[in-house]
Amino acid sequence: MSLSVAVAGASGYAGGELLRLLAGHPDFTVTTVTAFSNAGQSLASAQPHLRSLGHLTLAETTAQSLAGHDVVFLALPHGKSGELTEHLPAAALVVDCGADHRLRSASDWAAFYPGQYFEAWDYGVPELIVGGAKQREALVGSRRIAAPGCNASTVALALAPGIAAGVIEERDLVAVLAVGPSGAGKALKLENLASEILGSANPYAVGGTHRHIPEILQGLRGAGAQSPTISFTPVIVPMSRGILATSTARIVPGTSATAIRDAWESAYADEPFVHLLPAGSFPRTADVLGANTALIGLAIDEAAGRVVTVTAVDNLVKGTAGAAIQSANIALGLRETAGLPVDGVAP
Ligand SMILES: NC(=O)C1=CN([C@@H]2O[C@H](COP(=O)(O)OP(=O)(O)OC[C@H]3O[C@@H](n4cnc5c(N)ncnc54)[C@H](OP(=O)(O)O)[C@@H]3O)[C@@H](O)[C@H]2O)C=CC1
Ligand SMILES: CC(=O)N[C@@H](CCC(=O)OP(=O)(O)O)C(=O)O
Repeated sequence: MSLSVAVAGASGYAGGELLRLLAGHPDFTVTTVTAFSNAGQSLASAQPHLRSLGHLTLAETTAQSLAGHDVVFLALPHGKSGELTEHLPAAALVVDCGADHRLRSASDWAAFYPGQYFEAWDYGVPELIVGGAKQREALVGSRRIAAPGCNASTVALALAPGIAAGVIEERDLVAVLAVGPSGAGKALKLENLASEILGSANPYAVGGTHRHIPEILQGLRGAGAQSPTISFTPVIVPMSRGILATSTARIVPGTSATAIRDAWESAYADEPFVHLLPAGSFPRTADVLGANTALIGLAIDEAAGRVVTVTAVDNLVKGTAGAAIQSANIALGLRETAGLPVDGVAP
């Protein structure tokens, strides 16, 4: 059986990565691709690396062009999918890669995003601990899924096991991330010009202003935190894709090193895509490029009284398109790992 799929925002980075993975998926056939300024052009002109789908033409992004498909993936700017999804058929599975349906609190939305608030959908991070179980349970049979922000899911996956097991404190969490500029999309932005980025590391959204903060805290509350706080600082570095997140937390006094490591080991032991590395090993972004994996290294800094986690993710795969497809697989009762690589591309 092959399910028909439409991808909106197919000319962008997230849309392109969805298409690259969907082209190799055994259960999906991409029949419609849509765009905005590139509508009317061939997909080959916007995404020349996608040879097997190059014959498709980019349609305009409308409810009509997206109707009549079993599955619709949306990779549109924030605010654009919320308007559109109200007009999509209830029976179709819709997976939104934008932020429009991620936050359960309208006031969180208003504090960090412009425009209208739309209700939250099932959050597309299957491995996240929620109420002692995993988020994948909520995805079974779902028809509306919000894929995560790439930084948000990386940090939430890194810290949730320690929160759920009660071995780290929920206040005074700190995350500093090295991120590639593809996270900001293909649209031209002065600060992302090669001349601004090459040879430099550029911090942005410093001081509690990044819009992924409420999404991280929402994830950690699901894992059992009451009122967590996090200091979150992203830094753009000269690599086109990838996130390396160093997320640290105070250890609950009296907790043994074994109990700390057990918390992460038991959370992810059976996961196909989220892996705790052996003690003393830490991931590099080069280890996850092109793969749907999140690799976590963990150390205990006894002098500082903190757990230090280092997590590597490809922002366009596990951070977006891979999470979207993995969640769709679960929702539709397909093999969870179908179409999703665990092996990366190196060097
Ligand atoms: N890049 C990443 O790592 C991640 C991205 N996301 C989210 O995925 C979504 C897409 O991001 P990304 O691919 O990076 O962005 P891009 O800028 O690369 O792509 C945006 C896409 O949306 C289309 N578009 C632009 N303006 C409009 C509009 N007014 N109405 C309808 N469509 C429009 C563009 O079409 P055209 O090119 O034809 O103008 C393009 O296909 C965003 O919500 C983003 O936040 C989520 C996690 C990570
Ligand atoms: C380099 C860069 O700008 N990265 C983006 C990541 C965007 C993302 O994950 O997507 P959403 O915008 O859909 O949440 C950022 O930090 O905002």
